[in-house]
Amino acid sequence: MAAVTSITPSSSSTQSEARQAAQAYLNSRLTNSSGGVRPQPSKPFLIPEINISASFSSDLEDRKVVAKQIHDACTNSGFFTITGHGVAEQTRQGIIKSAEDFFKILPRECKEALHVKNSDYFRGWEPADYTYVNPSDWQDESNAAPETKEGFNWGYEEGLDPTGGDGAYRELDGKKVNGNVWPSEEDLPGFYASIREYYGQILQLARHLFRLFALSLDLPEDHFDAMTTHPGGIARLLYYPPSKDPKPLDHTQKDKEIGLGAHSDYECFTILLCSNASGLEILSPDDVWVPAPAVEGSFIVNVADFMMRWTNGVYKSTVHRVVNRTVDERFSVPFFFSVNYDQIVETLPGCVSDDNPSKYPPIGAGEYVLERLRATAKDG
Ligand SMILES: O=C(O)CCC(=O)C(=O)O
Ligand SMILES: [Fe+2]
Repeated sequence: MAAVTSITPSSSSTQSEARQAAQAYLNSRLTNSSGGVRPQPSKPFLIPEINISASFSSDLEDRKVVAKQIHDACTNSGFFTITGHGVAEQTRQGIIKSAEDFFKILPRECKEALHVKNSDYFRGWEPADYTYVNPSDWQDESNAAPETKEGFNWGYEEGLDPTGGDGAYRELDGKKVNGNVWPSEEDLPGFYASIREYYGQILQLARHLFRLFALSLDLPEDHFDAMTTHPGGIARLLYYPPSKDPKPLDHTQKDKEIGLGAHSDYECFTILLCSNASGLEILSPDDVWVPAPAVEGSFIVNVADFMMRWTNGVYKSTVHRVVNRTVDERFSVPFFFSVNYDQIVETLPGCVSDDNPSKYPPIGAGEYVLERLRATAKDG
């Protein structure tokens, strides 16, 4: 099992290297997609559907079969859907209902009291047009399309962890505090209980998936276990209003309304639940925006930047965006799984060779995510 290192902040040059490397990756992926001028992929792009039920088997060989499918998906598009995950439909519908309650019932003044601008850790309520996942979307004012999504963000806390945690949680900056903010029980009855129910199950699913990721990388199955005892796990409720100009997907025009700009996620991997898959688009390896598949009862899983960095680029972080082109409201609940924020991460030795030397210096898991979050706020 890997040793857990206590946090020592990296130099500011490592932090800006992390921010710049991520932006350079995004820019390089978007260069060929701008305007979406290539409507047809040159070869079919399939997003794999992986039934992970065999990964709960007591037989290691069964678990390895699922891990192999994960390896194939992560070295190709970095995007897949999972079924057979064991999370009850009632729990999934429950959190979507809580998102509706938060965005549609909670009075504006209660949301204002939870405004993300008051948080050092980007927790709480984000109005529409407040953050931009792709910093170049707002830096170029002449070309800016406002992001229409509204969000509510929270992170790991021991009360949400079915294991109870190990009492060692550190925030993104290494402080021993709980950065979460919640609406009161009086203002939104049952909200925290619904979050706890969903988050607890997703956290355990994420730990399970991380064991499969370990197997998929030819590591011992428990390789990441000691790094996820008090892990980074930011989650969000997201609301996308109906389009003001509903129309079908058009690859040839630039969208005037963007739900969530083109980006890759920051952490190790994301587990995403959507009320409606329509609207989420993935940039295929040959630079075409492809609609995410709607697979009944599934979660979408995608590799994120920290995992790409950790694997020295072997696992691909997927660029995606959300554009609601319909008259329907859309809700989603992404969960971004990281390791303990006080963990220093270096390139995995199995992903380094003479031909592919390590591209990245070591960095703390929390400071990496904080640096990326800071890049998204217009006034942050
Ligand atoms: O709303 C969605 O479907 C995707 C959300 C997402 O990509 C994100 O929050 O990073
Ligand atoms: Fe995302």
